[in-house]
Amino acid sequence: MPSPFFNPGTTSHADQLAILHLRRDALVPTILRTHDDENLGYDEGKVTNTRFGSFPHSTLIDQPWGSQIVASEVNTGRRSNKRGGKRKAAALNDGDDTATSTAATTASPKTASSGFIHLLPPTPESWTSALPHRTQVVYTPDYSYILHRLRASPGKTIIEAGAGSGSFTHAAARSVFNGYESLRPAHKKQKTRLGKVCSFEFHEARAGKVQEELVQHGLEDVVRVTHRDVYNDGFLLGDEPSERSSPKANAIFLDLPAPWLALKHLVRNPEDGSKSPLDPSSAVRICTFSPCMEQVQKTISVLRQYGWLSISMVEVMHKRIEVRREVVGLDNEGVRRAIVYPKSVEEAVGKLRVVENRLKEFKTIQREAATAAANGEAVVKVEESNDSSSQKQPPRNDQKMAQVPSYELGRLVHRSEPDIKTHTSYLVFAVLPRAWSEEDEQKARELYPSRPT
Ligand SMILES: C[S@@+](CC[C@H](N)C(=O)[O-])C[C@H]1O[C@@H](n2cnc3c(N)ncnc32)[C@H](O)[C@@H]1O
Repeated sequence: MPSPFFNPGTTSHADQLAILHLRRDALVPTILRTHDDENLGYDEGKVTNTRFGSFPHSTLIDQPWGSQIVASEVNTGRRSNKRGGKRKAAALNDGDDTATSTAATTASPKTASSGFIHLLPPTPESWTSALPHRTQVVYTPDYSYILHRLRASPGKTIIEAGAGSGSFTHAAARSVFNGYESLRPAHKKQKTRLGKVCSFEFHEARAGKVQEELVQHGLEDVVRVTHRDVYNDGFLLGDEPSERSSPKANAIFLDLPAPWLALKHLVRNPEDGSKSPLDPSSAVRICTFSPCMEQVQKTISVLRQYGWLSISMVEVMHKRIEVRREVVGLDNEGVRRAIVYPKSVEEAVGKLRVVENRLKEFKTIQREAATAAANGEAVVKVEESNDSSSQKQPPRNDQKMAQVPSYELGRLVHRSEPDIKTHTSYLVFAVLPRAWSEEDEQKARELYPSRPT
């Protein structure tokens, strides 16, 4: 199945990951299904419940990406009679929004008044914001910088350890993707190298969960997950030590508690005589992610011992700066984001005068109406008075404002948003030059002979 992360198409399909966008900071991932194998008793088939209402998947499937989908009323009548009712409550308590049902027939959902969501195709960025956290994750500001410094590009092979919650894994997969192994014609197999992520995770349940998600997301062709303690067993692929093959990696990302313990395996000629996991024909770039300076120091010291060059450290301190115009004053009533209070004493006094004048006019009208009522001509008189009083009113503020383009209104301000999710990230980068043999030296000497002195 082509992954929706690479080719989402124009519309959503059944059995595909979709992101339900509630708000910018509230995204719910769900696999779209008409029916599901958990029997939760909804007549409408699989239903995702959110704080903005219930969304039967029949209303989400075959919709253009980006559509606004209105919540539905779902029939929960059968649920209370079923064992599934309790299971769903438990699932929701666990933060699992994908409560599902296998109904014999799928009823047509009726629109509810509770709210709406937007239906979005998955991207590594939205997956990072929405994924179920099993560990600390690498966030978008960090991984975009890391992948850039690792020169991750289509056709490259990246080693990643540990996989954790799979946040970095998805972004890395998109960077290196240049085709699916299983869809490649046989005659092209030897020619081009397909991009790969070789992901290692030592926690068995996490490794299993990441693998399961990658299959659901159509990424199993691009990412190979290995359950392994990389400190002891290194980065070769395959289970049997005697049959292990080299991933021939061009780039490495280590998000481990002690990255320096894994570096002995990331060399051109391992001491134990095993194959090197590195691509011999290219320079290899590495990045390690550490939350404290002591770890950085240990990593750098060991990198030096193994011949890594151009070692540098970066701390990513991402801040989103919001730049906008701030308009203050009573003139700006009806202008979006305006702060509507008097900006000066004159404006406050002016406003009070207007209010007092209106009150006087209102009282005059009431008095005239009372007199007219006594004379038997009430209604007409009052309506006329109302009309004439409204004509006397000054033009509405938003009418005056319409003459000035909104981008020229107010004061230009900028604020940094404090709520960007991230965690301390000291990133160490280094480069290991390509492998260089006697034979390579000889070829280079023939190609570029030194000039006789
Ligand atoms: C901070 S998490 C990685 C998060 C991941 N980069 C992400 O973006 O979701 C660190 C992971 O390294 C794994 N780990 C720790 N020691 C390991 C080892 N020796 N070999 C492989 N994985 C290991 C842990 O189980 C944990 O899941």
